[in-house]
Amino acid sequence: MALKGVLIWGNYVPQLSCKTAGVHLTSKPSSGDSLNLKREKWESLSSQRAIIPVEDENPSLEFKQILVPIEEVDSKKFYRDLSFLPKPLSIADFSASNSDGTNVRVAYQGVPGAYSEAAALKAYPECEAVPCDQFEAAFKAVELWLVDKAVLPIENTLGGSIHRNYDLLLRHRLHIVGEVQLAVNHCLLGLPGVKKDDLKRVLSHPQALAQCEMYLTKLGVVRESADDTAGAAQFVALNRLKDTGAVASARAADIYGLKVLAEKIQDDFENITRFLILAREPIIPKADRPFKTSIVFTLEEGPGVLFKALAVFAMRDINLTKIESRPQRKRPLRVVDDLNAGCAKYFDYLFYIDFEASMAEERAQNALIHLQEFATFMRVLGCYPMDMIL
Ligand SMILES: O=C(O)C(=O)C[C@]1(C(=O)O)C=C[C@@H](O)C=C1
Repeated sequence: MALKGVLIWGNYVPQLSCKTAGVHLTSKPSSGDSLNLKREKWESLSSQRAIIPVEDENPSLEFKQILVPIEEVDSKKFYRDLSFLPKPLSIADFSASNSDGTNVRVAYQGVPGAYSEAAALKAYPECEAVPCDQFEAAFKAVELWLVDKAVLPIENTLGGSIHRNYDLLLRHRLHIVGEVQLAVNHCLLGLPGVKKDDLKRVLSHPQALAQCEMYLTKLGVVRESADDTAGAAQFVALNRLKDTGAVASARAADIYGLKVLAEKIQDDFENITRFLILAREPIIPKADRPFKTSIVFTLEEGPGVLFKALAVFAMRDINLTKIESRPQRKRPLRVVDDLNAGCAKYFDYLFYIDFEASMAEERAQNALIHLQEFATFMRVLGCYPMDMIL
């Protein structure tokens, strides 16, 4: 919304009642202040002991200000300078203060120049992106309060699911609070002066190598895995490897001083990776914009149980956007003893589902209540706004 601020000055305590929300700011504006109020106007108004309405970008926004002169409530008694007292911690101290990510620390896997870093910056443009060597380190960094959030890849249009992160989602107790869709354009990078034909080997993250399968096959090079795409570029640069290239972003080329030998080398022009934003606390589900909910569950063995589980969404017109199954590591096999037919061993699975509805909607709540009739275990991993911008 466009309300820029409410300035409090002089001997009045303005009490704001606003249709939507108020932003409080208690300092005097300096010239060039981002607030739209001119200093002279401020001076003259405040000397008249008047309240100062903030010029608002949205003229339709109405707010009413009621003045209470401090004298009436005994200013001496209440307005001693108490700034030396410690400020009590509030909920705001534990969470990101701004939606652009100012003051937010976001963990990602990889080194600067990785696509995961780009995803973190897409979600929180002003954040401090904190590199982690492994996915699990990013989960732990959030749990241990070293960072506020983690941004981790979960699926890609060419390579499919990033299974490791599905498994980690269940093992850790973090909540999905958002998603980021990022267009991934891979480049072939090499040392300055090196040509494509000089390359015998190419390093990258296994997902990136898989996404460039056709190009790399044509190039006829040996492929080797690295922890992340930018890490591969860094390795080539640090070791001055003339016969080795890296599949990584153009930004990684800039950071590590490599040349872009070929652009957009992924198998499909449109290559999108979806990332999840994880936090210690869930967000409050709303229904004012498109939301997604992610769940994980297990089912009883038996004919048609998965069909029934999926039907709870279909009958409420809830669209599923993703279904993934993973083996249950702790109990991979279910042994069923049948006296007549002998002993049967079934693979046991966890089902992960993303559906397009908010937990604030009754139909989503009812679907999950219904699902619990068949599920032996169920957990809501998060309910979060859909990323609509690519
Ligand atoms: O290696 C990176 O740059 C990453 O951010 C990881 C990752 C992935 O794990 O999928 C992210 C996006 C691309 O799909 C390729 C690699």
